[in-house]
Amino acid sequence: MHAQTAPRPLAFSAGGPLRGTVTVPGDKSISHRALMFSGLAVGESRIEGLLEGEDVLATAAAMRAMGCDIERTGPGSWRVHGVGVGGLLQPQAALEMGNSGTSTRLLMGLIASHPITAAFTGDASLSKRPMGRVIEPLSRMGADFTASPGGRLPLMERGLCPAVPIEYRLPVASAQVKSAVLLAGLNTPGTTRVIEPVPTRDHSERMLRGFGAALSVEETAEGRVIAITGEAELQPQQIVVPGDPSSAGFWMVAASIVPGSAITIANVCMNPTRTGLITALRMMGADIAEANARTVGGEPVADLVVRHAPLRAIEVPPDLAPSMIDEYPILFVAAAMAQGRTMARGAEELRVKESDRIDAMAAVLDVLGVAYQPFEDGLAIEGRGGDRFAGGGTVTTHLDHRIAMSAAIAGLAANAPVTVDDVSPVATSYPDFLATLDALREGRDEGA
Ligand SMILES: O=C(O)C1=C[C@@H](OP(=O)(O)O)[C@@H](O)[C@H](O)C1
Ligand SMILES: C=C(OP(=O)(O)O)C(=O)O
Repeated sequence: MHAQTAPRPLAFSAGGPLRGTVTVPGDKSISHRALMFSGLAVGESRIEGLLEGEDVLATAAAMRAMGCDIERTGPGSWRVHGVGVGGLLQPQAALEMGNSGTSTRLLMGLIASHPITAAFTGDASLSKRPMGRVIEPLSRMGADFTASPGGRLPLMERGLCPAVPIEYRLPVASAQVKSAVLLAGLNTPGTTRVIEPVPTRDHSERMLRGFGAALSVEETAEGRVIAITGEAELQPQQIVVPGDPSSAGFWMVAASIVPGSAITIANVCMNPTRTGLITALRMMGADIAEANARTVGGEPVADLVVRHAPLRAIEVPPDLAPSMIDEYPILFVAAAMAQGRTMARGAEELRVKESDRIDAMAAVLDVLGVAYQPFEDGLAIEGRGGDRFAGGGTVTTHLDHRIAMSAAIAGLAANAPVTVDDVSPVATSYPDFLATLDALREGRDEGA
């Protein structure tokens, strides 16, 4: 895993326009869930388009360690023979979660209602992230935790079977917390309910239904109420994973800020709980057209055609935050190139991602020579009005893939090179990022 390898610095500089067609890798959130739910079905599922990034491979390894038979049959093609709900086995060694919050929190949910004990470890970044947000509801369901100080990794979890169904109102807008409780509910007798005052990505709900779980979603005055009836049998599926809108975001912004660019990003998941960046960029004047709208794997998908356009500052609506939470780093790069002062608040969750993404991006803006004002929950950014960034310096990625990729894209619009101190974390979510960037700079269709 990248955390153990030597840092790999790389410089990014301005060049000509970006041209060509790229296909982004499979969605990370959906890929984790495809492996987990297939692992809990009785029989054989097939997955196409799985993201083969380090985070998803950590999920695959953990599911294998708990008895699932998981095999890669070709690029992006995987075969999973599940153990059935309730059938997870005691892992014989600690579950190594690498850099992945999603793997950790969702698996903590699964294990909570199985009669097994598991230790979770992670890299230096993951070991700083709060797990109390899942420990709290899962403890109410009967699981027992011994965590490191501050509710962090490494931690030990002992599941309880049968667990106790709960009704849980999410105190933080988090699809990971929602999913952890629903997954614990999968092997819990009775009905487990999650109330979500602010909608977050709904891939767990869509996919659990597709696997045959008894799951209902109701819009109420309190928010969305998701109810799952436990001890269900999941049916094996053929899953096609659509392209990751979070990965597509880097190219949307790159093409928007590099003059003369015109690119197509194929096969992007357009689930409305994930498209906040597109909404925000369009408000800023970005030229993003949708073509070939279709449904893939139960998710809306489209190809995006993005052309360079002058961007103007906006006040980013705070209610977009859950639908673009991972895209703020690259949105900040777009804001830094826009005309005027962009205000992005209501995103305090950025402080507890792979790095503190507000501080980390503020440091990137320092390197770019862009003025900003930090807030506890966001940034105000004084855009360059289309002028190249000053650039010339080294950015610290803090083991954060999205900081590495955002800084790389900023380098494409900078007068002096922007050096990313370590590009290896891109393998977390986008192993082909650098190859795709080369293809776009050379105006080649990817793979051609
Ligand atoms: O459920 C998921 O797959 C994810 C949910 C989000 O995290 P939170 O639930 O912590 O907001 C997001 O940041 C993460 O990249 C993936
Ligand atoms: C926050 C992210 O992932 P995770 O929480 O799974 O580490 C991300 O991919 O930006």
